[in-house]
Amino acid sequence: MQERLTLPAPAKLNLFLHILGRRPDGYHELQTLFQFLDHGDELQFALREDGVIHLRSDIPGVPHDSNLIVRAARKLQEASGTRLGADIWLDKRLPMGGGIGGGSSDAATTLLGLDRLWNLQWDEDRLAALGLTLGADVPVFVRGRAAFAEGVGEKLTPVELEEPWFLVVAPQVFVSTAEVFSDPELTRDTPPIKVRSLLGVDGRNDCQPVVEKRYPDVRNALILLNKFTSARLTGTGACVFGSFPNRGDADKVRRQLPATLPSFVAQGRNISMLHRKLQGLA
Ligand SMILES: C[C@](O)(CO)[C@H](O)COP(=O)(O)OP(=O)(O)OC[C@H]1O[C@@H](n2ccc(N)nc2=O)[C@H](O)[C@@H]1O
Ligand SMILES: Nc1ncnc2c1ncn2[C@@H]1O[C@H](COP(=O)(O)OP(=O)(O)OP(=O)(O)O)[C@@H](O)[C@H]1O
Repeated sequence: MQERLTLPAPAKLNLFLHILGRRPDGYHELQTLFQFLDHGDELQFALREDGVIHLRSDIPGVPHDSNLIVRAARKLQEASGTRLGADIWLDKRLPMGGGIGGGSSDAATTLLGLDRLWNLQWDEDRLAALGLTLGADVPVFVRGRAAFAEGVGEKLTPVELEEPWFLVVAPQVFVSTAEVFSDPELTRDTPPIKVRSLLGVDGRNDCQPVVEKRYPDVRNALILLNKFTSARLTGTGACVFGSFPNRGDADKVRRQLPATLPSFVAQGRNISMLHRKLQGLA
C-alpha cells in the first residue's frame, strides 16, 4: 500500500469571546482567546500523480465538493500551480457545528499536510492568508499557537497560558454561526482590552445569551455543568466547557453527567498537536 501521511486536526476552545462591533461587510470585530485541545479529528493523505483531489470518507450532510478539506486542497492546488493531487481520509471525531472548530481545523491540517506532501514549502504567513479565505478560524489552526485574536479572528498574538484539563459537553443541536451573529440582541459593543490585561479578563462569551435563548439544550447543559464548575460556551456553541486542575477531577464530573449527553475530557495546549507531530516528522 502507498505510504500515507497521518496528521491530527485538534479542536480549539474560545476561553473568552468579546464582540466589539460590526464591519461594513457584516463580519464582526472580536477579541478572543484561543487554546487547543489534545483531542481532534485525524486525516490521512496519499499522493496522486493525476491531479485529482478525492476525499474518500463521507460526512453525512456535507457534499464532497463543499467539504472544507476538499475546498482547502483545491485552493492550495490552484494557488501553487502544482499538478499533483491527493487521496484524503478523514476520521471525524469532533462534533460538527460545535464551536470547537472541527471544519476549520480539518482545513488547516489539509493545508499543512498537502504543503508537505507536494513539497511546496510555503511559509506560515502564506498558508494562514489562504486559510482565512476558507474561514475566520482557519489561521489560528495553521499557526498552531494559543493566541489572543483580534479582527475577525485573524490578527493573532501568541500567548502562554496555563494548560488545565477541560470537560467539554456537546449538546446534540446544531448552532448556526451565521444566525447567532445576525441576531439583533447580540452584544456588539464590548470595549476592547489590551493583550497585557488578559489575566484580569473574566471568561465571558458575548454569544452566550443569544445561544442560550435560541437553544434550550445549550442552556440546560450550562446549568448542569455549572453545578460542578464555572461553565461557558465556546465560539457560537453548541459545546460548553469547564476547566479542572487535573484529569481525574474532570473525569469525576464527566461520570456524573447523563449518559445521553456526549462529552469528552482533554487537556488545553499552547502548541497544537498538529504542530507537535509535524515538528517530530521534520
Ligand atoms: C465564532 C468563532 O468560532 C470564534 O472562534 C469564529 O469567529 C467563527 O469562525 P468560522 O466558523 O470560521 O466562521 P466563518 O465560516 O468565517 O463565518 C460564518 C458566519 O459567521 C459570521 N461571522 C463569523 C465570524 C466573525 N468574526 N463575524 C461574523 O459575523 C458571518 O455571518 C459568517 O458568514
Ligand atoms: N471537514 C468538515 N468538518 C466539519 N464540518 C464541515 C467540514 N467541511 C464542511 N463543513 C461544514 O461546516 C459546518 C460547520 O462545521 P464546524 O465543525 O467547523 O463548526 P464549528 O465547530 O461551529 O466551527 P467554528 O468553531 O469555527 O464556528 C458544518 O455544518 C458543515 O456543513
